[in-house]
Amino acid sequence: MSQLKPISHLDNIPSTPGKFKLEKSQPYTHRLRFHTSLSKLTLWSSFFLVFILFYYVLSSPSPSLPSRRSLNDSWGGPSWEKRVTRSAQRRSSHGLTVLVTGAAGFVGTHVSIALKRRGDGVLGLDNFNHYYEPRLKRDRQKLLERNGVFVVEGDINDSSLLKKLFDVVAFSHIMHLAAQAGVRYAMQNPGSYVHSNIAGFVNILEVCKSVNPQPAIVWASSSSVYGLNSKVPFSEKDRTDQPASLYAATKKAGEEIAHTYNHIYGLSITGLRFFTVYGPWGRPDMAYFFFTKDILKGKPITIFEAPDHGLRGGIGHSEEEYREWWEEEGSAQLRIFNLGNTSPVPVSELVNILEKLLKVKAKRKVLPMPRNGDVKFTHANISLAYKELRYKPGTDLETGLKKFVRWYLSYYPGSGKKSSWN
Ligand SMILES: O=C(O)[C@H]1O[C@H](OP(=O)(O)OP(=O)(O)OC[C@H]2O[C@@H](n3ccc(=O)[nH]c3=O)[C@H](O)[C@@H]2O)[C@H](O)[C@@H](O)[C@H]1O
Repeated sequence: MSQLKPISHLDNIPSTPGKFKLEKSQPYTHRLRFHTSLSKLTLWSSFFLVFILFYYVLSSPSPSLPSRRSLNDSWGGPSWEKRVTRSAQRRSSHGLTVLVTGAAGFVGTHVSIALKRRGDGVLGLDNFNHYYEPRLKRDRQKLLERNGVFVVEGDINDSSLLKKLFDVVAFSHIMHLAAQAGVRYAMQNPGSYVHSNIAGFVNILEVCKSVNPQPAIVWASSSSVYGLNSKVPFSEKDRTDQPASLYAATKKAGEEIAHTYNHIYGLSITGLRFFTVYGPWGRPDMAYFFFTKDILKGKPITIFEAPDHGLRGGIGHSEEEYREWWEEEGSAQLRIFNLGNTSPVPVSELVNILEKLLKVKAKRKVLPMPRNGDVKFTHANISLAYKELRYKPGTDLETGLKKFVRWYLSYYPGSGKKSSWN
């Protein structure tokens, strides 16, 4: 709007000399010259401003149009398409062709590698955001590349990129894992949850509904949808209408959105309610990760005490455990599964195991649980996933943490040097 001000200001200057007092003196000539050049200036300024406005209108991002900013150099071109095609090439005709969103994330990396190793064609997509240390994502990307998985750097909200990917590859499945994770971060940046977990998901579904053939979608919901429920273990049949955090609310919204797209467009959508995933290459914002870091540094760790001293149980994601999660089934299904371990573990037990593995005594600080979005306990009923997918977690917490600690000490060399029992 500030660009308009000079125009109206110039417009207020009289456009005919008749409105000036005529004087035959020098000053008049000067004024006339001045006025003539002012008119020219007005004209050229107007052209210039119209041009600026025109450019501004064309280049400004609009929710309904692909943003120009998203058409960057990081994707497109023959060699990029070749990499995409090669990565998405499946080894046998029985294999799937999968687009994994959030591929440079913790779960996305493991899923991509597991699928690639069993012969599926896999292409990754990730925006490499800075929610936590980007180096970890870049190193996962290198790991993926060594396993033949190319990760396209781009946004799930960029429909032109998604359409381009579907032009190049006829994906049979989308494993949609890109999301804004974390419960507490919503207090700092609520918009990122809406942007990624709601708008981004809708964008994916919009593209999937219009491509032919439509891919089946498997996506990460969350155990957090059980919110303030107190009946345990949590079953898929339980209510999910009292989320305790914005994060949980956006995942719950995703489930309702999935219902709509299945209902209207016949998309086949399977949601997985993950219960605390942990392991090598894990996420630094999770308790087992930052407890390990702080215990090794000799820093006190804060343990929030819940009424039953509960901690969410974890699932160990070995390659075999991923195997039958999401085999191709009949089309247009709408399903939701709990995936987790059936035995909840108290936080104190988790810390005991970490102390043993790290050979360092933790400095524990026990505080009452604040109302920050975390839920007091979580406990999965996985009978439905077992019945339909033969899902059976095979890694106990100690074995899983051992794998994590081994990875942590090798990834952060030097972090364990000071380790010793006090
Ligand atoms: O517990 C959770 O909340 C999460 O657990 C699982 O994720 P993790 O692997 O643990 O999380 P993380 O390492 O952060 O990977 C997400 C990746 O997406 C990328 N990402 C993110 C947002 C976006 O708009 N685009 C994008 O590419 C981002 O750059 C990052 O690399 C589920 O998949 C997820 O849906 C959510 O439920």
